[in-house]
Amino acid sequence: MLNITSFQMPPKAKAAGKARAPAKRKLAEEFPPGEVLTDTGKKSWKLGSPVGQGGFGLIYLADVNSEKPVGADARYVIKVEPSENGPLFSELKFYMRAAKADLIESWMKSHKLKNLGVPRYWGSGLHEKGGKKYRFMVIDRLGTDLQKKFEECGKKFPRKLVLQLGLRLLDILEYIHDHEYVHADIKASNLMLSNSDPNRVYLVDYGLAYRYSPDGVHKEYKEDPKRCHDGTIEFTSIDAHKGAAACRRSDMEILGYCMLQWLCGRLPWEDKLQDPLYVRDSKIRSQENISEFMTKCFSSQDRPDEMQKFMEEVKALSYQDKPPYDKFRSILQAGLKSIQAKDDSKLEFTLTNGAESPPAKKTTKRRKVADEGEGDEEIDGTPIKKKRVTKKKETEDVINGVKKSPKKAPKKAPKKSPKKSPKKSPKKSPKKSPKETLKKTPTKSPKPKGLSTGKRSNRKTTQVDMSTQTSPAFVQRSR
Ligand SMILES: Nc1ncnc2c1ncn2[C@@H]1O[C@H](COP(=O)(O)OP(=O)(O)OP(=O)(O)O)[C@@H](O)[C@H]1O
Repeated sequence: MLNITSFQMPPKAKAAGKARAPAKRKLAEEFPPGEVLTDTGKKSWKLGSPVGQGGFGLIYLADVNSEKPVGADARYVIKVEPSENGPLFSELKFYMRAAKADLIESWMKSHKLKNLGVPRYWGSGLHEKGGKKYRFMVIDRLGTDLQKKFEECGKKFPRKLVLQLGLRLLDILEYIHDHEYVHADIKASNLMLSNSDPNRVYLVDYGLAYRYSPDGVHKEYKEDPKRCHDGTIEFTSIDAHKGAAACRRSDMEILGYCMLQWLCGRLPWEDKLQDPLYVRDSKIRSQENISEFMTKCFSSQDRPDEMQKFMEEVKALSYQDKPPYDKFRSILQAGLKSIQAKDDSKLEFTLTNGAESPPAKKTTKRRKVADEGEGDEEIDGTPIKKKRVTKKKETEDVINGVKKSPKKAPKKAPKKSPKKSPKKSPKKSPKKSPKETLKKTPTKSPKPKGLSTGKRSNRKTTQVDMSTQTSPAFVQRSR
């Protein structure tokens, strides 16, 4: 059995050009199948095989403890990380506050939804073994992720599918936004299909989720140069590029970029992802001239109207605005109508008549993107903030039959103080907001199959977690 603690951790993150001391973070050891963990509610859970690996821990199949071994049909997974790493901290907070089954069920009922793609939280606790303490969290077990599907589909999704995914994500975002959180890292590798129903999609990885409105008080817009470009570089929002904490409009903007990439194959700035300022400025220019942006993505006669409208709606949002979710839904529904399709709740990954993606505009040849290195840092021994930076694909290591996200060599964070962006600064909204103290954030973890690693999408996310923050820590992780 492979000793996972021996994995090389990524070097420490650099934030705003400041080198940080190398992280001494440890990965969880691999527990044998049959290990029993007891959560804070005194419920016992039994581990099965590991199905994925994140930045700092493993994800295991699991079930309620019983005589039987945990099989491949397990309904739950348990994410385990060394407690001193604190990587689960922010993610766990999100799950405890917003992902309890009764809360989600009652929302679905009141909003007449057949499903809501937020994995349910079933318990958490600390587990001691060999004198060491581990933090764990039990959530729904899911299936394959959409990045894998995207690659299998030749990096394009049918238009009908994209619009339906957009509709499902609007439901999810409306829910998490209503529960004071933004996700801030929406992308195909963070979308997973249900393990039992291929038509259900779930948004995972709340390690970067940010509590933008604690107790109903929206955070103020404030640019922090140390936090520039948080998220996954190609999709992250203009707010994040400028170092402002994510808000609801950030999620809508990220969703827009994801849908565009799924439709046309690649975003105009994808050839220079190693240059965050270039990516930021490209996004700003695109927002200033959305029509031209669409021209860069699509051939003229096949430009989907709904995407232009979607991005115009995003542009109209102020920092503290609540997005008009129904308006966004109408825009996507109109797109479905224009291809004589309906939202039948079936997620079809292969092209069918009338549902093709518009031809992508030819782009210049792709450049190789340098790997971004990451590290992490811990603060006060507990929660950690993460900073993720997108990087290009790499070969995944397979350990013990489990794929492990490649840990890249650290890339230098651009030391700049970002130039003023051409775009006017976002209108501030009047709500007061306390100064934010960065909070630690937990990092994410793995993917199932043999054992699949965290993000197989070759991308990293730069993240700083600030939810409950008391002191900011930046952790870079490979995905
Ligand atoms: N609910 C789940 N059910 C089944 N497999 C899962 C589930 N959640 C995660 N996985 C698997 O574990 C992998 C890692 O999950 P997770 O997203 O928590 O870590 P990560 O985000 O990759 O880690 P990091 O943020 O440190 O990079 C996923 O890629 C997926 O393969």
